[in-house]
Amino acid sequence: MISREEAINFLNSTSSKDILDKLAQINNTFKREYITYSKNVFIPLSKWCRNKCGYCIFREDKPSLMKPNEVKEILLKGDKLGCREALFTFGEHVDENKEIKEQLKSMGYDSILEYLYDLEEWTLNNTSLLPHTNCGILNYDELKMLKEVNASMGLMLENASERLMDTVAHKHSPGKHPKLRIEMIENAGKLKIPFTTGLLIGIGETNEEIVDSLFKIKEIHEKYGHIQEVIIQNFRAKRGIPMENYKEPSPIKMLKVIILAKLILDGISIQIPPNLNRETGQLFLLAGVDDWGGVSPLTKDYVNPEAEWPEIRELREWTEELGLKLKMRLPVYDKYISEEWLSEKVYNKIIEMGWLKE
Ligand SMILES: O=c1nc2n(C[C@H](O)[C@H](O)[C@H](O)CO)c3cc(O)ccc3cc-2c(=O)[nH]1
Ligand SMILES: C[C@H]1O[C@@H](n2cnc3c(N)ncnc32)[C@H](O)[C@@H]1O
Ligand code: MET
Ligand code: SF4
Repeated sequence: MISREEAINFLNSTSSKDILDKLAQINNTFKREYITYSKNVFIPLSKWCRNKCGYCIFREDKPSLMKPNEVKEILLKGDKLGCREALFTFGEHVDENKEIKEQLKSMGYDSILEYLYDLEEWTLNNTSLLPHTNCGILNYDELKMLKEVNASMGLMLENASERLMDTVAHKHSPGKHPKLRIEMIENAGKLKIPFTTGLLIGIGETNEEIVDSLFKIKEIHEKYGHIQEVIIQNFRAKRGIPMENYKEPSPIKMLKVIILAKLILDGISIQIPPNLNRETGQLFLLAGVDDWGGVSPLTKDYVNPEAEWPEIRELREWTEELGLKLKMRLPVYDKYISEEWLSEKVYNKIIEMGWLKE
């Protein structure tokens, strides 16, 4: 649909006409009625992390671990508020930390992932929420184990550039090596796990690197067909991070990347987080964005704590003003709700709840 060269030229160009032409192309090619979102609760199981990304404010040095009762309380409150997604997002390889490891031992667990599994199984058995895990690098066997209790899983590619491993963004983050990230996304494909990935825009990458990253995701999806959505996430500068003086991507830069994502990743949903794009999100719908991602009535976005979630009412207004309809979705997209893609546990839960017909 668009070549690498054309895509790079487009990102490098300052011609408004180029943008308007591509918007027309998108308008003529893609028809959609609904914009989806997922109502979730955010469970930051641990804020310790083996990586130190230059853009991250989530990570803490102290060895934290949420207790089962804390987790269950949030899940039950979210359940009452009509949430359908339990988002377990936390630091990478948390049990490399000795104190956390000991805490886990005292609870009877050999690893954080065993603890996670129990919490997610409890979620399935006791609430109307479905787990989605995004906790950094996992190996094949770990993914296989967690597939049992997750409706979908995720890992941001961030960017496919190895060069970034020598820059402020990723120089202290072995887990952000694109080889590891690509390997994990491929393993998720082999295991038929409905998957969320994405790019973080504005971390010192070049236009070529953005385009190559989009083509890399396309290439993986062509092999396995498991990428349900790609998040185009804008870097947010925050006080106290190594990258605090980095420039946030401009709205036009974001618009152009979204346009390319839409054209390159044909058939995959494009998500932008509405709390990071309050002023611009609506305009991005014009470029083919089809999903607002996870929105929580209860918990904050711990990765971007300064950015409040819009109310569902606001999301609906933004969506309907463009003649589109807002629709709640599960953490797994409709087209992956089948025995082919889901574990028996998760599939049966969805059937029991009567969500398949919705
Ligand atoms: O609240 C957030 N949710 C984030 N989510 C959750 C996401 O909005 C939903 O969980 C998915 O759309 C699945 O329904 C992520 C999920 C991933 O798999 C990968 C990255 C993210 C990033 C964020 C994030 O920064 N903040
Ligand atoms: C959970 C995801 O949040 C993203 N993330 C981490 N820090 C920031 C930031 N300062 N601004 C925007 N997104 C961020 C990364 O892409 C990570 O994978
Ligand atoms: N630490 C994981 C990663 O960066 C999960 C999201 S950031 C809290 O991939
Ligand atoms: S973004 Fe994720 S991997 Fe990077 S330091 Fe933060 S918690 Fe760790």
